Amino acid sequence: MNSYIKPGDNPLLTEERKKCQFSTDILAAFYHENAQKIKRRHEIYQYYLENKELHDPEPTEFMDRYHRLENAERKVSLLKKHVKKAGSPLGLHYTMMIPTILNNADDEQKAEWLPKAQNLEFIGTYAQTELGHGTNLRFLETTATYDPKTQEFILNSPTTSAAKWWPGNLGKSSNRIIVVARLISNGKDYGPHSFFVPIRDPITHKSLPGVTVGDIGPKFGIPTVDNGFLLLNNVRIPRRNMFMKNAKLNPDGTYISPKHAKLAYGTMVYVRAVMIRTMSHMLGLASTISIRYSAIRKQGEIEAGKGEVKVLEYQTQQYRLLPQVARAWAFEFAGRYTRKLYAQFLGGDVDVLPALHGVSSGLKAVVTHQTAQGIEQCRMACGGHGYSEASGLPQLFATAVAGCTYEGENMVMLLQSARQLVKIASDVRKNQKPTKQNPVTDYLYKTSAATKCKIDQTTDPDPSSVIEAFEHVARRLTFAAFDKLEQLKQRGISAENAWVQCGVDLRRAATAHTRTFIARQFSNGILEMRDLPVQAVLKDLLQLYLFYEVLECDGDLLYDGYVIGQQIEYSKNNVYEALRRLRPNAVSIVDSFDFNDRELNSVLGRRDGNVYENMLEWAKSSPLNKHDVMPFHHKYLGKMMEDARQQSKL
Ligand SMILES: CCCCCCCCCC/C=C\C/C=C/C(=O)SCCNC(=O)CCNC(=O)[C@H](O)C(C)(C)COP(=O)(O)OP(=O)(O)OC[C@H]1O[C@@H](n2cnc3c(N)ncnc32)[C@H](O)[C@@H]1OP(=O)(O)O
Ligand SMILES: Cc1cc2nc3c(=O)[nH]c(=O)nc-3n(C[C@H](O)[C@H](O)[C@H](O)COP(=O)(O)OP(=O)(O)OC[C@H]3O[C@@H](n4cnc5c(N)ncnc54)[C@H](O)[C@@H]3O)c2cc1C
Repeated sequence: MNSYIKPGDNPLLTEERKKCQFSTDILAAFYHENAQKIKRRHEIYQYYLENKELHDPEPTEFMDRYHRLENAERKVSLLKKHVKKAGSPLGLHYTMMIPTILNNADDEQKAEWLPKAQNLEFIGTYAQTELGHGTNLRFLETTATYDPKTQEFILNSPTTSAAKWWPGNLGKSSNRIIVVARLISNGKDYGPHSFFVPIRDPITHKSLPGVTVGDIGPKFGIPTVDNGFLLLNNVRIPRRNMFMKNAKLNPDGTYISPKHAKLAYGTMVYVRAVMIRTMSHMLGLASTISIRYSAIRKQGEIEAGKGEVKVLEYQTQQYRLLPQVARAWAFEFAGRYTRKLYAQFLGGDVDVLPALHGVSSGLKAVVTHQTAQGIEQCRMACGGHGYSEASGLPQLFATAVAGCTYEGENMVMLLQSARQLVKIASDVRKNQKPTKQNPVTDYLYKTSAATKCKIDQTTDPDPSSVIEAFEHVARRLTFAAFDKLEQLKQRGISAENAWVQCGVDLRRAATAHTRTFIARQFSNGILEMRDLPVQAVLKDLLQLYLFYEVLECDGDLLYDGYVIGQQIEYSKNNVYEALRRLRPNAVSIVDSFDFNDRELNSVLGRRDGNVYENMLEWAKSSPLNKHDVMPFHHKYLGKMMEDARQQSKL
């Protein structure tokens, strides 16, 4: 039943895989949406294994940033020859440049720019954030002033704080970029718009006249991405380099407004919608690494004399790791919803944008935060070796946690989600019915069931009782925040100040609302699975997710007596029961994420489980170990100890 067993594997991992009670192939295909995608993943991995030029010359953990970037550019240039999608020096090209062309370019611009972008005839990024502003787009300072005489825009960074700052691949890789600048025409400031701006010569790659561009320096993580800075000084571009699918500017400088004020923000909504899957994958990577390692790591006896046990036998270890697996699945199902909604928007349904913005804002915040937390939990659960770069977990955490900031700082995104909740609460208070069905928010128009929560002790708990409990909490927190806003305003406090004074309550309501959304998507998502053994595993993961989340918000549930303490006790027991049922399949469940050793980039998470010998090999490859005695030893520590010995003889 388990295609992951191979000769030479660590027997401790093989014995785990032999316990598998379901088809890992079916579960893997369900996670990656279909068997064809699994087949393609395996083809790409096999291709990678066979093409040594695609491999790293040494573990990249031992490289400085210069050599990491050089190595990444080398591999990317090769990938163009091998496969379409490429790695970090092109990350923003694929995740933001191309989506912006798809989303904001009119047909003529699309015809000109899209084929070149897809054929990698240039490399781009999305330069919106400035040194002085990242969240508050209304106050971006970069200007694009229209010159009707030459039918050009003149781009400027009027102050130091106007410098574009952070855009990925801006520093050294990109040569044609999207610049978000204030459109100024006929003396009127129309606010931020997107422009297609060459910044480096296509042949020499030298920065163009008026362009000052460079790398912003080392960061918390993501060392192979050259996040950059950019200052523009009277850089001229043709009028037609303004993205004109939504807003337009005529040759005489007259402005034509877009159908929806926020269409220009579409690329951000796209990335927020699609990055949910990326976060699910990152949490799946961390779970795979930590659970495989926990299945070969023996530490401590449970019963004296009976020999050391795998750390995965400890309930605490299962409690730390298996909920991360459940959340990875939950996020995958939630992300499928936002991707479908984005596809609807891209297909021309502009009306879906407010709902898409509302759900993707909250989801992006909750998922990135819980993914980062989950990866850190996986890292800590691997003990000392989890702290080694050999585990792959520190870099994975540093990459994932950036998602809490980019594409909209999480707190700001939760407050955006809260805007939608407050509007609905206002409608409900005025007895207004929803203008159109929205499965994400319709529950807010309902009142909690008269009967108390139905969470009880059973081996087959009903997900709907938990989802109703989450809806109850989200409703209560939403209306509590709304009522507080109204009270503050009735006391003469401005709406804006009232909003700021309710910020924490609004954030709590948005988080509860997003939890409800994710739980509902997970519960609905597993209904498609028809294979009974796989369905049983998914139901166990759903039970674990739901009751783990109950424990995470138990105070909110107990607050108004909607549940009683005994039901929290039931929930704890349901978590422990789910852990018990999942334990025998734990390794095969993470095998079914189908991440290969290149993606895992982890000695601890290797498919074969041969950790210790490969840890030693990894450590030996450290450049430090090229020397038995470091060349500078006698100049410093050696001389210090010699002096100390001489001193002690006096
Ligand atoms: C191919 C595989 C892809 C995998 C992806 C992998 C992961 C990605 C890897 C890439 C790595 C890094 C890339 C990072 C890129 C960036 O960080 S780009 C920069 C991101 N910056 C932001 O997100 C800025 C955040 N700030 C804002 O969005 C706005 O300033 C904010 C919304 C906070 C406020 O805007 P205002 O115009 O002031 O709006 P406001 O007054 O609050 O609301 C007015 C009104 O507009 C509605 N609204 C706001 N934004 C949107 C939107 N985007 N879409 C639709 N509607 C929007 C808002 O709800 C209000 O409506 P209401 O009816 O009045 O409530
Ligand atoms: C790894 C990485 C990659 C990035 N890539 C890109 C890129 O490719 N292109 C790009 O344009 N940008 C990029 N960014 C920038 C990113 O989009 C911004 O950092 C982000 O939007 C936050 O803005 P800021 O950094 O100015 O923080 P600020 O907006 O200054 O926020 C600082 C603090 O103030 C709080 N705050 C701000 N406004 C409010 C408010 N209205 N209400 C309540 N609290 C508020 C925030 O919650 C936060 O706690 C990247 C950033 C990182 C870390």
